[in-house]
Amino acid sequence: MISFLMRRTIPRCRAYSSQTTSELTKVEVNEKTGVAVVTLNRPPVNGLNVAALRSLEKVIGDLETNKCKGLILSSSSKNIFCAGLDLTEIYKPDQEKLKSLWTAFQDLWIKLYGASFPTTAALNGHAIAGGCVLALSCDYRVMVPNSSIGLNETELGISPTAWIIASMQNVLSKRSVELALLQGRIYKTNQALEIGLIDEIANDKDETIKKCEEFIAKYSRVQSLAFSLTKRELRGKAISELTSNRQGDLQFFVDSINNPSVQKFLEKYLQSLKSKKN
Ligand SMILES: CCCCCC/C=C\CC(=O)SCCNC(=O)CCNC(=O)[C@H](O)C(C)(C)COP(=O)(O)OP(=O)(O)OC[C@H]1O[C@@H](n2cnc3c(N)ncnc32)[C@H](O)[C@@H]1OP(=O)(O)O
Repeated sequence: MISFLMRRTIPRCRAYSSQTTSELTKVEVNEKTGVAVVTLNRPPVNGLNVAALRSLEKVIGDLETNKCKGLILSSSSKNIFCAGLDLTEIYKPDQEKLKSLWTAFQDLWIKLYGASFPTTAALNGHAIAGGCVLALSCDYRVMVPNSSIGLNETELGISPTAWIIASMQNVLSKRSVELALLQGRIYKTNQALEIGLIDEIANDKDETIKKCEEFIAKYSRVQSLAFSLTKRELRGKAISELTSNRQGDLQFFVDSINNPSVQKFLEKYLQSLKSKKN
């Protein structure tokens, strides 16, 4: 539970009282500001499997219950924020696990995109596909130089579903969304800033977190209820479109992943990732 983290105890470190929620998602809540740094911790690339998705979803739910003042999503990796869905879970998949994977991703997105407090992504490295979706689901993105971000689904042979497109449309111009998605384009940090896919560049991980804290501090005079109602007004349509079509969305994902040409591509893609080292 996060509740005991929020108790006023003597901080064990200067700013943050640090606690571990699970091995997969670490949470530190600043007792003064009520802002939580939530760190993805699934080496080597924070690949999103069911356990990682559920762990993050639970943390966000707990933060919601405990009236968190802001969220900074970060990663324990040196140079990777998140490489998206765990490719080994979608290549030659177990069908029940595949369904659980997508259902968990839907649940997480509903919580993160609809969070009633300010959310930020401190992108200390690459944010690809599902990793980019996490970043887009937040209200603000700060990224370190020489990293990559984007939705490469069309390159993988799959089409991003409506709620993923909506998350990108919430951030980019219609034209940029078309180019980004139809080309399955991955952007370097400076290109991402140019099109508005990220909001700021920071020199290193510490600075990404500092800039996210500064962004969240801008909301200190905004009333929480007004914030959450306004966010619901702005984002509610995309969320209800998914909640009213969860089964259809799941079926589309399952069918797309099981498509033989997608499986063939994934086989080569995984091999190419592995052979990079040789
Ligand atoms: C039908 C509806 C669907 C709609 C949309 C679905 C939404 C999301 C789909 C997805 O998220 S699919 C995942 C797509 N992800 C990627 O394409 C990223 C692939 N990875 C990379 O590009 C690179 O790994 C990186 C993230 C840029 C990092 O590069 P780096 O050189 O630092 O590290 P690597 O050596 O490449 O990787 C280390 C290690 O991790 C393995 N790995 C990388 N990515 C994944 C992954 N997504 N899942 C599982 N494993 C991954 C990689 O193979 C290496 O393994 P080893 O060789 O060390 O065994």
